Amino acid sequence: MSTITLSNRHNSVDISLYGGHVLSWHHNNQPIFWLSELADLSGETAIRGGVPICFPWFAEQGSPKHGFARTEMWQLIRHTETEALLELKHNQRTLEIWPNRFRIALTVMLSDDTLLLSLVFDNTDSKSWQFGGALHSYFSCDNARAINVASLDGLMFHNSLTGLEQQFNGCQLPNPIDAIVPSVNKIQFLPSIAASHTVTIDQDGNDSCVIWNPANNHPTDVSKKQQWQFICFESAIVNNLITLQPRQQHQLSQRISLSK
Ligand SMILES: O=P(O)(O)OC[C@H]1O[C@H](O)[C@H](O)[C@@H](O)[C@@H]1O
Repeated sequence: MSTITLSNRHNSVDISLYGGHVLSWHHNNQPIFWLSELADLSGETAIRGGVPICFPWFAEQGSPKHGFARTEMWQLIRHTETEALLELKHNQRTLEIWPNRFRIALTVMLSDDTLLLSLVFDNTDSKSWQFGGALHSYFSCDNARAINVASLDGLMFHNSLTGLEQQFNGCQLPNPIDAIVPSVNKIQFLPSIAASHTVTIDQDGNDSCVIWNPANNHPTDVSKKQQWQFICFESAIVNNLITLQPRQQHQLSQRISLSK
């Protein structure tokens, strides 16, 4: 699989051109993103873990699930030691699935304690089109059942894995969880009791934050041993799809910062 690596004194980030997929981010050798030990890295199917890109829709709002961007080859436009620009443009395959011309620019920018992931969607067609999608980030943690996200405290959400309307209780995320939580632009959590850093995710251009860990109903490319070791906090466009006129753009981003 064709990959590039960004690095500086404390960090290293691997990016696969297949899917324009950030595979890993290590800070002082600790994983910030989770990559499944069973992830298929053959370049023939979506990769479990890291940061899949969902476009032009989220989940089963179209077919294939989560769109085609995560299973297309992206092009590397340029990179330095700490910054990469990748691009995906419509092609014959994408036009057959979704008949619209587009360009997506993915920027990955690393600094001492921050990683910026930015997607700019560009309508290069002569007609308008509508889309959704996500930065479907998998964060590494010791135990997805014991994550404290104070900023969610008290919010109601629909859990599609239990079918229940539930309420966040700041001390721990419910499990299993698959929730589309509207209007959440900031998440802060401690990935483990022993972690030397708090993770802060600032999201922009999204309408929702999707939170996912399916517990025992995990997919086959997640091992039993690792099932609690990730939590997805996704910057997603799910409910209010975006319409772009010709030459119009939209940016979707996650800025992930680590603090003591
Ligand atoms: O298995 P995938 O196609 O990668 O989807 C993985 C998950 O993505 C999102 O988090 C959705 O909310 C889940 O419903 C879905 O199961």
